[in-house]
Amino acid sequence: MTPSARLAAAIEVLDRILAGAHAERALTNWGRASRFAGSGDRAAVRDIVFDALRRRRSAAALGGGLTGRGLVLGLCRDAGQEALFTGVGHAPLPPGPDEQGRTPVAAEALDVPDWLLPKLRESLGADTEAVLLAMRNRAPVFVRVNLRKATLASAVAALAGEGITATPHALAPACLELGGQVRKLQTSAAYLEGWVELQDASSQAVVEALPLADGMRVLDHCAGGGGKSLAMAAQADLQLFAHDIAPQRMADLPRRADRAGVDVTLTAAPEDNGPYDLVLVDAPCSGLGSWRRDPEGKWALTPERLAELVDLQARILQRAAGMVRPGGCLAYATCSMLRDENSDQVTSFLAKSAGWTLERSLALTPLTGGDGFYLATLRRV
Ligand SMILES: C[S@@+](CC[C@H](N)C(=O)[O-])C[C@H]1O[C@@H](n2cnc3c(N)ncnc32)[C@H](O)[C@@H]1O
Repeated sequence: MTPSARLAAAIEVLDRILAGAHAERALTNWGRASRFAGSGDRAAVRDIVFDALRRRRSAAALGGGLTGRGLVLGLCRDAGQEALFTGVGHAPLPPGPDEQGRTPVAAEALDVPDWLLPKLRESLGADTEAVLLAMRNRAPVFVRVNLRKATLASAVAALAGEGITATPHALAPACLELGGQVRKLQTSAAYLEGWVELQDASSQAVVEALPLADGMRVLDHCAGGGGKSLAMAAQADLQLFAHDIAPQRMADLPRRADRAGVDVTLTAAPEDNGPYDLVLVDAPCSGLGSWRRDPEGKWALTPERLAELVDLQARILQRAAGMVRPGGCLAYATCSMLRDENSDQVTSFLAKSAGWTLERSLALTPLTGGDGFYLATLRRV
């Protein structure tokens, strides 16, 4: 496909997304119906679609409307590539007089909903603009080297053999930032042998900051796919339990643990195996810190949904606190950068619960490379 034909395909996919389809589903359906598209075309169309979703407000303003065509035209205008709209072959038609667009302003230029900008300013202060501008771009791809099976150097060499470049990243000691043939990662020997796991750099930094030691009894209370369970298991010899309210989310965890060479016990009744030395609550949240990778979340969040999440996080924290032994640790993490879900949540927990102290907190933003993340470790005294 020509670069212009890829734009036309992205327009088609975006129109379906704007009509209510899920981005991944719309891309899969387009791929199935477009046998002529090679893997490079599919990847390129996907990139355009996700760029447009990340920059939905600014691209719509620049491109003259919130349609697939408006979004792609806005992106191209921003990049000085409007000339690709030639109308020749499969290319989109040249812009008409009613498609001149305008310069985006305020929250629109930062690609966030209006209601969210004051909350972000409250939470991020002077970094607000820089963080939001960073979130308009693609996230880097990171892996965690499983130091039980490989060294940083052996993982870098194995990935290089597949055409994937890997550079150590400052956020965590086993973190590599990937470049080159990144799409080959999941079929690479290093991945299949459990030498590396896909994991965001800030996620890795959060697990690194946990006070883990050999022999500890640990619960990953909101385990999901188990990314943090595996990272914790790589750090120390633990008796490790994983729980999630939606157990199907943990379906792959036994296989992933096996590949990584670690033990994790899944549990539907976490209280039965307690009390624990450490309980990690990687809470359901707005996901704001990972909106570079999940830009649809940015436009789906509402004040009502945020309030529901804050309420749910408070309830999960209370339950998890009951499973920590005296002297043990409750670790609360979110991939959010909003005070409501982070420091305010912890302050409100401490105000309601006697016998806890805040030991440490950590707040990361995309300005250090990884996702936005928050961690607080609380000690039961
Ligand atoms: C942020 S995700 C976890 C991501 C995971 N820890 C990882 O590193 O890949 C939050 C998880 O919390 C789970 N969850 C939601 N409500 C819960 C509850 N009341 N108790 C336990 N888990 C819950 C969700 O199903 C979801 O998998």
